[in-house]
Formats: sequence, structure tokens, C-alpha cells
Amino acid sequence: MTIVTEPVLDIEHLTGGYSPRRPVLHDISFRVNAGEMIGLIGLNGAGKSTTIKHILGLMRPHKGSIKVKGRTLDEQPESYRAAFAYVPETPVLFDELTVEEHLRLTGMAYGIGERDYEARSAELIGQFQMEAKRGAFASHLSKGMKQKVMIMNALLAEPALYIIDEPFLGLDPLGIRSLLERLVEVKRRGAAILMSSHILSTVEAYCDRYVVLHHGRIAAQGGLNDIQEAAGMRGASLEDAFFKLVTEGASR
Ligand SMILES: Nc1ncnc2c1ncn2[C@@H]1O[C@H](COP(=O)(O)OP(=O)(O)OP(=O)(O)O)[C@@H](O)[C@H]1O
Repeated sequence: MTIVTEPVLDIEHLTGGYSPRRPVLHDISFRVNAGEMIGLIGLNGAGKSTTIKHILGLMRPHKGSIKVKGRTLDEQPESYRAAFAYVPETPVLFDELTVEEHLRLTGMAYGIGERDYEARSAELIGQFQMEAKRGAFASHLSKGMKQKVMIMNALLAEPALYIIDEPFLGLDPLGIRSLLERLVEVKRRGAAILMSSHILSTVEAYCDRYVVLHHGRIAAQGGLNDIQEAAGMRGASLEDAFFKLVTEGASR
């Protein structure tokens, strides 16, 4: 017997972009299930950030639908927004709040009880090597430390869906390892993760499925086998198959 569970993120036939006359995304459909990490990959300008902006509700679909836990943003704005945490490529912090105050704010925004807050924040501060900086203002942090604060905030919230945009660039190797370990752990506990990155070896190693965007369309999606098949390259690495798909103009 197969148990059919509702996807945490369900994008169906999304056409969208910045101007209704010139869509950037064309008929995008993919899902992220609980306990899955999906890699959203594509060249510069392929449409990854635009897809993410649509999921966040910063832009509205021209056609198609986006559901988080079965509901669109219009149907249930509060529960839609509370179901995910977003880690942007460029950290956005309050300069005059400390690391700990950011965590505290997230704890309040997501309604996390005091005891859970204490346990989770202490663990995250330790795991991301931020003990010495817990009282530092965001404006006094390095780029990678700011990125860590964004990541810690997302992890503190323990949402059903993580949306993570190119998280590795600012992090040191220890930070990357901490992040990947945590993502594996939250996934095992049932979280859904959509991660966009250009570091394809890491995407291949950690993601369960991949969505290859090319010129705003899905060029291929599925497990490594599906991507290899779409590229006509059995046995290839994700990077080699991706390279073939995006340089030969394949579009399906
Ligand atoms: N604010 C904007 N207004 C109009 N067009 C935009 C805007 N932002 C991006 N675009 C266009 O949308 C298309 C998709 O861009 P998007 O930022 O989604 O790409 P991306 O896959 O995230 O790329 P990168 O890997 O460089 O971050 C590009 O053609 C880009 O020029």
C-alpha cells in the first residue's frame, strides 16, 4: 500500500515574472515533499531567484499556483508564511540588534516557548561557532557570520519548509559542514528543503532530487538518473549532465 502524502511545496504550471507582458518563468511545476531536499539549479539568470520570490509571495503568479501545505498565499496568508523560513543569498539583518537579539526576535515571531528557545538557540550558537559573537551587533559581524545568523534564525524556527538561496558562498568550511549536518538532521525529522546553489558537487551529494531551470523553463527534473537521461549521459555526474542540458539548449 502506498501512502500518498501532500507535498509541503507544490508548484503547478507557474508562469510569472516582473511584468505580465514578459514572463521570466514559463510553466514551472515541481514539488518538495516532507523529508526531501531539492536542488534548484540553473545558470545566472535562469530564474531561480524569481521562482523563490514567487514562493515567498513577493511576486504573484501570472498563471498557475503555488501551495505550501496545501494552501495558496491568498487562501491562508498567515499559515502560508508561518510554514517556511527563508535564507537569502545576501544576509538581511538589523544593524543595531545583536546576534542573540535576532534569535530572540525569530523566537517571538514563530511563537517558540522559552524553554525550547533556550535549548535551540544555545545549540545553534555552539554549532555555528558563534559563542564569542552572541552579544555582537550585526553591523560588527563578518559576511560569513551574518550568513550564519540568517541560517541560525531559519533553523531556530524549525519550519515545515526551508527555502535556501546559495548558502555556501560566504561560509567557511566549518560553517558549511555545520549547515549541511543540520539540514540532513531537519530533513530526517521531516522538513522539506528547497536549496538553490551553483556548487553542483554539494547539490549532488546532499539533494534527493534536482530541478534544472534553463531560460525560465524546467529543462529536467528528478533524481540523478532522470537528469542523466534528459542529458543523454548515463553515469554522468550532476555537473556534467547539467552542463550538457544548458549548453545544448535542451528544453523539456
Ligand atoms: N527586478 C527585476 N526586474 C526585471 N527583471 C528581472 C529582475 N530581477 C531579475 N530579472 C530577470 O529575470 C531573469 C531571471 O533572473 P533570476 O534573478 O531569477 O536568475 P537566477 O537564476 O536567480 O540567477 P543567479 O544565478 O544569477 O542568481 C533574468 O533574465 C533577469 O534579468
